[in-house]
Amino acid sequence: MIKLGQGIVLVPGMRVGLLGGSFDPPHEGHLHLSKEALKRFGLDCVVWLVSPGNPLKAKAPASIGQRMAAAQALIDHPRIWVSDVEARLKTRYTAQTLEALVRLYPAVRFTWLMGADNLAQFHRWNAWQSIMQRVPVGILARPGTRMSALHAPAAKIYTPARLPSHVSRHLGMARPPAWCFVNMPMRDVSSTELRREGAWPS
Ligand SMILES: Nc1ncnc2c1ncn2[C@@H]1O[C@H](COP(=O)(O)OP(=O)(O)OP(=O)(O)O)[C@@H](O)[C@H]1O
Ligand SMILES: O=C(O)c1ccc[n+]([C@@H]2O[C@H](COP(=O)([O-])O)[C@@H](O)[C@H]2O)c1
Repeated sequence: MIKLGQGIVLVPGMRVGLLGGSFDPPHEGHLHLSKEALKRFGLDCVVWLVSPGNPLKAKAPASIGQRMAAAQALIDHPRIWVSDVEARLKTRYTAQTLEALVRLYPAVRFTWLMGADNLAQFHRWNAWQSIMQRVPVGILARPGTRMSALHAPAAKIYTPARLPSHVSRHLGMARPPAWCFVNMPMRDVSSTELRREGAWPS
């Protein structure tokens, strides 16, 4: 059985948020999103899926070992964990990763998490509709991207599946397709900015 990651124990019925990302480097925005997601979407834990490399990004990130170590060092919450399972499954596309994880853990309730910038371009992801059909999707505000996200093709096509934010706590148990956008106090931080400042050696 493929384990999600070191020290990660998943039990039947558990509501697990998956935050896929390049984490190149991980930062306060990831942590803040994860803590808000735990509260707002009624999740038991959040797992950071450190990607081998975003298929839509031309430049390769720093090594997975470097990004995993930085993520572990940053996390200060007992229910936020880090996983390199995509590297081990050899899946780069989220649709494939979710298909594999749902097969491996049929009794676990996964929710895909992302910042609003990713909803804006979600319709460009490989087999994106299969993601919507497979798991609930929780979206959290990100500075400057609220409007482009809510007017994006994916948001429009799946309008009937949108859960109002006042019932966001039900998302982790919702039957897909279901998605929910929640506002949160924003953190204007990005990996791009940290790389530009030279705070990360990649
Ligand atoms: N400050 C933030 N507020 C809300 N969501 C965020 C924030 N930073 C990252 N995210 C979300 O976390 C996930 C992983 O993000 P990623 O690792 O690409 O960080 P990033 O800062 O967006 O990196 P880059 O600047 O290199 O694109 C994405 O879904 C992204 O939308
Ligand atoms: O599957 C796809 O086509 C796809 C396209 C773009 C991004 N993703 C995933 O989205 C997550 C966020 O990526 P990033 O680089 O914005 O942190 C990460 O898990 C990527 O693998 C996935």
